[in-house]
Amino acid sequence: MAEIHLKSLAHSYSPAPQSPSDYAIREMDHVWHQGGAYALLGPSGCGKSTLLNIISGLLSPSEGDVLFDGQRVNDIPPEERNIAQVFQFPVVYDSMTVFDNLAFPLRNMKVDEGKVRAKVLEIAEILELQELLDRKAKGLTADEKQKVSMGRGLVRDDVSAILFDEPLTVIDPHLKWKLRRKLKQIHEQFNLTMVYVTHDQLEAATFADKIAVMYGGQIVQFGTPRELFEEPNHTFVGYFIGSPGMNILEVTRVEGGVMFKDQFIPLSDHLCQFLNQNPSANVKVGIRPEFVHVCDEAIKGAYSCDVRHVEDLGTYKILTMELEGQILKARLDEDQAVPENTAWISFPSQWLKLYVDEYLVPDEPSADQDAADSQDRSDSDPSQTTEVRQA
Ligand SMILES: Nc1ncnc2c1ncn2[C@@H]1O[C@H](COP(=O)(O)OP(=O)(O)OP(=O)(O)O)[C@@H](O)[C@H]1O
Repeated sequence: MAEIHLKSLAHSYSPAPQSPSDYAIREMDHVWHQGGAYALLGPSGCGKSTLLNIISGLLSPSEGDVLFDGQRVNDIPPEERNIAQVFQFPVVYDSMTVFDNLAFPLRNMKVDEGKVRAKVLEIAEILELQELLDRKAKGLTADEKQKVSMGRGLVRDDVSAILFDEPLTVIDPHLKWKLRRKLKQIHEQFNLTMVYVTHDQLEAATFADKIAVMYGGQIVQFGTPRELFEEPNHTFVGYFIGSPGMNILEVTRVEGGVMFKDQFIPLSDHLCQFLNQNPSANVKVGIRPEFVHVCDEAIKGAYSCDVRHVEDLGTYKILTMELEGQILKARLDEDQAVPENTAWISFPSQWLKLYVDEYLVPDEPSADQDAADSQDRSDSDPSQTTEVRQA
C-alpha cells in the first residue's frame, strides 16, 4: 500500500532545458493518497504518460523526488517498486495459457504453487476469466487480453498501486463501460491506490473519486468531477470539462466590472478589488452553456447573436451562436423554444466566473485573504489596533 508523493517534480527530455516549454512535466508537488481512485485527465501530449512512467520507475525524473510512503524511490528500479502498470495495448504472452499468464508474476517471485493456484483462481473469478483459463492467450479478443493484463497486476499481494495508461483504448465501446465498472469494483475490494490515465472526461468521472486535470505539463486542478464542473480554477478546465465546455470570453476592465463587447458586466466588490490590485491585461469571463440565458425575442441588456447551428441530442439541444466573431454555446432544455436566426442571450451574474492570467479568481475572499485584509485594516485604523491590543 502506498501514498505517492511527487515532490518538486519536473521532467525534461532535453539534456539542457532552457525554458519552461522544454519541460514535459513542469515543477509540481502532488500527493496521491493511499487507497484513492484517481484519474489523470488531459489532452494528447500534456504529459500524462511521462508522469505515469516516472511513478512506475520506467523513467527517471530530471528534477525532484518520488516518495512512496515518505521514502525516496528515485533510484529504485521498476521491478522493485511494487507498482503494476497496465498499458494501452495488452501485454500478454501469446504462447501461454491464460492461467500461466496470470501465474507468471507469482512464479517469478517463487511463490508456492498451491498459493499461485488459489490466487489465480480468485483473480480469474473477479475478472470473469474462469472459462478461459486453459485457453492460449493468442486466440483471445482484445478485451479478454486486456483483462488478463489487468489480472497480472492484481495477482500480487505486494502491489501498492496500479497505474492504468488508457487501458480501454482497444476495447469495444459496449464493453468499455463493463470493464470500467469492474475496475471500480476491484478498487473497492482491494483498497489499492489506482491512477487511471485518460483523455476522456466521462471515463475519468465514472472511474475516479478525484480527477487531476493536466495541461501543458502541469496539474491545473485536482478535484471531484463536481468541483471541476462547478469551480473550474483554470480556463482550460472550464473548456475541457463539460459537454460542450465553458464559454470563455475576453473582456476589458472598466470601473466596477468588465466590458464584453458593448456591454458592462458588473462584478462584486471583492472581484473589483482583486482587479484593482492586479494589472494583468489577460482578463476573461467564463460561463457554462447550461447557464447562458437564451431568448427568441429582443430583451433589454441581452446580446443579439446569429444562430449558426442547432444540435439535437434528444433530451437537450446545443445552440451554437456567433457574436462579432466570438462563438458562444448554450444548452437548451428539450421543451425550450429554439431561436431561428437571431438569439438574445444574457449571462446571469451568479454563474459568471472571472479568470485573470487564465486562473480563477474565487467569488469570495479566502480565509487567508480575510485575515490579511483584517490585518491591513488594523494596521491602518487606530481604533481597530486598540481593539486587537485589548483582545
Ligand atoms: N521519449 C521522448 N523524447 C522526447 N520527448 C518526448 C518523449 N516522450 C514524450 N515526449 C514529449 O513529452 C510531452 C508529453 O508527452 P506524453 O506522452 O507524456 O503525453 P501524453 O499526455 O501521455 O500524450 P498521449 O495522450 O498522446 O499519450 C510531449 O510533448 C511529447 O512529445
